Amino acid sequence: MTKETQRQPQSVEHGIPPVSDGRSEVLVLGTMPSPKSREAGFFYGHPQNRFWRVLAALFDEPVPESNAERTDLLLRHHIALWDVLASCDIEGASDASIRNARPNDLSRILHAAPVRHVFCTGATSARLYGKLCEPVCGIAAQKLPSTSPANAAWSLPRLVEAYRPVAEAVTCFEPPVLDVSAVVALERAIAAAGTPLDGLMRRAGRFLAYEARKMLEGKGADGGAVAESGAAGADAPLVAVGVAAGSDGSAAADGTRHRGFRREGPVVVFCGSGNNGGDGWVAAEYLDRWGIPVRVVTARAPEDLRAEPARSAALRTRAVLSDRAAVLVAPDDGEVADLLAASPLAIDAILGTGFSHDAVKAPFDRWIRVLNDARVRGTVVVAADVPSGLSAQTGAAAADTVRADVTVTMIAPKPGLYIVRDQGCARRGGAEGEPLAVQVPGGQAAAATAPLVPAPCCGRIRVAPLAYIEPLLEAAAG
Ligand SMILES: NC(=O)C1=CN([C@@H]2O[C@H](COP(=O)(O)OP(=O)(O)OC[C@H]3O[C@@H](n4cnc5c(N)ncnc54)[C@H](OP(=O)(O)O)[C@@H]3O)[C@@H](O)[C@H]2O)[C@@H](O)CC1
Ligand SMILES: [K+]
Repeated sequence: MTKETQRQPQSVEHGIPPVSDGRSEVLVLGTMPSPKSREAGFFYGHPQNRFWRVLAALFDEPVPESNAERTDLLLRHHIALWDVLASCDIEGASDASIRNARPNDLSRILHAAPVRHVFCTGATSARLYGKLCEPVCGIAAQKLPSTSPANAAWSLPRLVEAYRPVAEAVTCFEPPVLDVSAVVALERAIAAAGTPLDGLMRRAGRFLAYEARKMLEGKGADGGAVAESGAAGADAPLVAVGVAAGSDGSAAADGTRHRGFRREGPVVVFCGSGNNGGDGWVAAEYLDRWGIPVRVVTARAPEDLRAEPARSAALRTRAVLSDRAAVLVAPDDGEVADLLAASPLAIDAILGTGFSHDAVKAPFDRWIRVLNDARVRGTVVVAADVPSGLSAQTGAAAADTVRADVTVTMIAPKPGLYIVRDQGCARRGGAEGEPLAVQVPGGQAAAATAPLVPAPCCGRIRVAPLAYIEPLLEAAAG
């Protein structure tokens, strides 16, 4: 479109269906999709619009990359999204030029969901809502600043703070502790609902990279959306401090052990040969994309992997890695130790829920020993799904089990990651008639009644909410 035609008023129909369901608690309204959004077929589709970055930051999550992920993010947080106008005459994306405005029928959302708050993303939507919608629905709206690139006076951190009331107005869904078999069933239900396992693995790897980057930036110890914090004392997760803070790795005045990030070596991503390894390959791709140097350590070359989607993920990562990154296939222990000696952070994607038997087989047992030694010397360890060597179901730990500072567990917490503290006596989940290994939806009740703390080898546990599972859990519960 030329500048000249953009200045001509055009009659525009909305054309994008609202996002909402029966769980929506807030309604967020813009004015009308911009030409870029109409092209993208979704709200806030201009690449420079900061709406999705603001929402992701509010909930401490990676920025969604597809419209399906954007929809998931909204629904997971009980947010409905639409616009005030159904049609109008407008010049380009200029709100000031709007004439002949006809409002959307918001009763479609408000009658079907327990919406308690309405927010408008900018002065024009707030003005039009007040004039055209509020008299009909009777709910006053709160005005938020526009996330459009034209509103350059508002920095991203300032926008995030201004949007905080949205996060405060919704109830947070905490996934229940689920048996590994229930998580596998859930994976199938998620695939049937439209996100196949390879898509889920990309989200898992991205979340892993996101948490690793936070640790590197010294933000890993924030409370924020973190699900649980680790036990106190020697097992407390270590607080990472960034290069800018000039940490020296010594004990801080408050007694918290800080890890230094003076080291400028690469992040080391240990990948096993199953789908837990696949999460690691995807994380390596994202870290590299974000400019962080990485080394992937793997027992098998991508073409020699059998598990899918891990094999496809590994092939893709190897093909897209920049010159900054490298893949080491079956390195000797000395090479691995040297890498870790210079590394600020390592990702453990060796074994996940598929770990079986009581002991970890070579070469992974040796990798785990070298990794644990490196952690004692200052390398921060982020585990994918479960620390390798720990049974995600029973909590039994092999002689060689990774000790992590953070465990990013996928979709839902698993019982083996926790111990139950009862009258001062710590017991493993499932033991002595206090089962954590519960089926949907009993997990929630068990988690609510039993004081759960992460098993010491998990460090802090962050649940990666990879999909909108609330309706799937309800359907499974009948
Ligand atoms: N849940 C979810 O929603 C999502 C799950 N996803 C991810 O998938 C993970 C589960 O993947 P998975 O089923 O492929 O199992 P995994 O943990 O990689 O282990 C299998 C490998 O380990 C090996 N191995 C086994 N025992 C061993 C031993 N004692 N000592 C040594 N090796 C041993 C075994 O070798 P084999 O015995 O077959 O020779 C095989 O190579 C899950 O934890 C999560 O990270 C996400 O990507 C997407 C969302
Ligand atoms: K792992």
